Amino acid sequence: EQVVDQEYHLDQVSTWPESSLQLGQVSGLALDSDSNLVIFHRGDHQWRLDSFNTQARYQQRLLGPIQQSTILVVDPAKGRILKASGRNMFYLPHGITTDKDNNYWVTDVALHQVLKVSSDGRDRILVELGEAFTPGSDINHFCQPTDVAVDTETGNIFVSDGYCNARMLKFSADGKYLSQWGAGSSDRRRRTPFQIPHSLVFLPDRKEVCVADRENGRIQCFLAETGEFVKEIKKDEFGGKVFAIAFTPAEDDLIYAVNGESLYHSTPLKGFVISYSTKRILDTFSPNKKEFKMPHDIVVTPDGSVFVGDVGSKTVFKFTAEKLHRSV
Ligand SMILES: O=C(N[C@@H](O)C(=O)O)c1ccccc1
Repeated sequence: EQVVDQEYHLDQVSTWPESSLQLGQVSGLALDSDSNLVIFHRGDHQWRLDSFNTQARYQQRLLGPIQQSTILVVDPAKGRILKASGRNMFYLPHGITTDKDNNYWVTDVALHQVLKVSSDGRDRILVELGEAFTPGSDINHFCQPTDVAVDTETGNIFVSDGYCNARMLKFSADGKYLSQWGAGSSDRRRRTPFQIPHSLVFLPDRKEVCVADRENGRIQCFLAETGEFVKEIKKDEFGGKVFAIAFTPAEDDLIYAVNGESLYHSTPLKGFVISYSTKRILDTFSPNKKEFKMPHDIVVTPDGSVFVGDVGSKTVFKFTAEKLHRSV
């Protein structure tokens, strides 16, 4: 691999947040239209090995929904809580995305649902997809859906479904089913199914939707219009698992990703900055104060700050790009 002469390196901002956010398992991150950070967390609920039975049915339904505010809007500079909502609605939060009106599109793996929720503090459910607590694989049921991406051009949404399905679905902004597809590959012999499509990102300039195909340790990108396979980014350095991906229009050739623990060999957990066009890894980063335990989602702000939400350490980490003093 040709050495890339690095100009910047992402370093942890260890003083962020200024005061504790009292988070549970952090499953999802998003940005609102003011580039504030939106955190989706599980309060006092945890996804454990016994949370689901062999039919993927959630076992702790009688505990009721999480009573803490599961959706926090915090300012990216200091980490102060600006808004809190999402109480008494969710059981096992997973992905969160905002649309152009700052509504929240969320997934809950216990509910097996995708919900569009108002961000006015009234938590109004504007669109409800899937049947509560009922896993399935037709167009009205999901199985532990993981994330949503919004096509900013058309308003259509993409759903990655999920831990117990292996597909991507496309719906209109008001929830009408449009299409679905499995893993992409132009060459049918290479068609390998998704293994936990886990995180989505929409690339507005290319009109593509990319998915972190978690257990295949690869990123796949598809044309938003047709679902046609465009490109795959798979790097040995990922160590076999890619948990989440992110993009900011301000840096339109970069894709950001975090990897995950793999059972076989102990891969260092870290973030990656990848060139979409060359597939080269331009930078890697990890916290220097605390360790990553299960980095689970990632977002990038237009000014280049990177936030990583970690399910294992119940923490959100902030990184900023520092200019490297290059020796002449
Ligand atoms: O991957 C898992 N969890 C994370 O992705 C998450 O918590 O979203 C998981 C898998 C099996 C059992 C328990 C947890």
